[in-house]
Amino acid sequence: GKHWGYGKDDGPSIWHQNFPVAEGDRQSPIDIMPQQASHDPNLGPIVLNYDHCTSLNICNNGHSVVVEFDDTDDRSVILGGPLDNPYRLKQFHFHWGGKGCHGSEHTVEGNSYASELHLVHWNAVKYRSFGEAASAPDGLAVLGIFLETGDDHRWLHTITDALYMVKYKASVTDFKGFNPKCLLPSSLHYWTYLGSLTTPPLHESVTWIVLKEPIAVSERQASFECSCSLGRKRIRGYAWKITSGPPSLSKAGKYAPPIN
Ligand SMILES: CC[C@H](CNC(=O)c1ccc(S(N)(=O)=O)cc1)c1ccc2[nH]ccc2c1
Ligand SMILES: [Zn+2]
Repeated sequence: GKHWGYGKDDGPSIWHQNFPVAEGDRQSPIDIMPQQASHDPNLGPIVLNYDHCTSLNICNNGHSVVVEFDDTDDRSVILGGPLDNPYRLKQFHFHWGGKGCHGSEHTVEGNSYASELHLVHWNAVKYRSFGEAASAPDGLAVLGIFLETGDDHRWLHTITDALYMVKYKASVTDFKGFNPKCLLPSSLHYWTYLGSLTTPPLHESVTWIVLKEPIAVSERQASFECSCSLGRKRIRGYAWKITSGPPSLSKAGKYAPPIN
C-alpha cells in the first residue's frame, strides 16, 4: 500500500493526500469530554470471552508491535455494549509516545496517557474476512485501554520481553499462550462512539469502546516502550473534533467484571 508514517513528510498532517477519508466525519482519535457524553440506558455491559483465545505471534509492522490471534472461529470474541453481535479478536497493539511518553491516541479532557492498548475485533457474522470488515461501517470493534505509569504491571513484562525479539521492522516471533484478559482494568465501564482506524487507510469502520479505567505500567515498562516506540502520533487537526453525537457513556449499572 501507500507509504505513511509519523514524520514531517509522511505524518498525520499529510495523510489526507493519500487517504482523503482523513477529512471524513467519523475520524478517530478524538478528545473525550465526559460531561458531553450522554448516558445511554440501552447500553449493556461489554462481555469479553477470551478464555480460549489463541495468540499466535508478535510482529513489528513498522508502525506498531502487534500480537496476532487465530481468528478462524469464534473462540475469542467481544459482545454486548453497543454491538449487535459478537466480534472476533484479531490482534492487539499499543500506541506508545515519543520521549514525552504521552503516547495515547484518545485523550480525556485534553489529557493524554503514557500509552493506549487497542484490541481489534471484526464482525465475522456479516463479513467473510478482516480486510472486508475493515472497510464496512459496522465491520470492526476496537477496545481501547489507557496505560498510565505506576506500579510494575505483572503481565506486561511478557510483552516487553518479547518486544526485544521484534525490535526491528518486519520481524515476527512466536507468541503463544498469551491471554489479553490479564491486561484489563477492574472496571469495564466505557465510552463508545462510531469512529475510524487511527492509522491509514483510516477506514470509518470502527465502533470504539474506550474503557474509563486505565491500567498501570511501570516507568521502566513505559520507558522501554517509549524508547522503541515507532514514532509518536502527533495530534491531527481533526483529532480534537468531537463527533456529531457525543460518546455515550456505558451503562452506569454496577456489575462484576468477568472472572479472570
Ligand atoms: C484495512 C487496514 C488493515 C491494516 N490496518 C489495521 O488492521 C488497523 C487495525 C487497527 C487500527 S486502530 N489503531 O485504529 O486500532 C489501525 C489499523 C489492512 C488489512 C489487510 C490488508 N491487506 C492489504 C492491506 C491491508 C490493510
Ligand atoms: Zn491502534
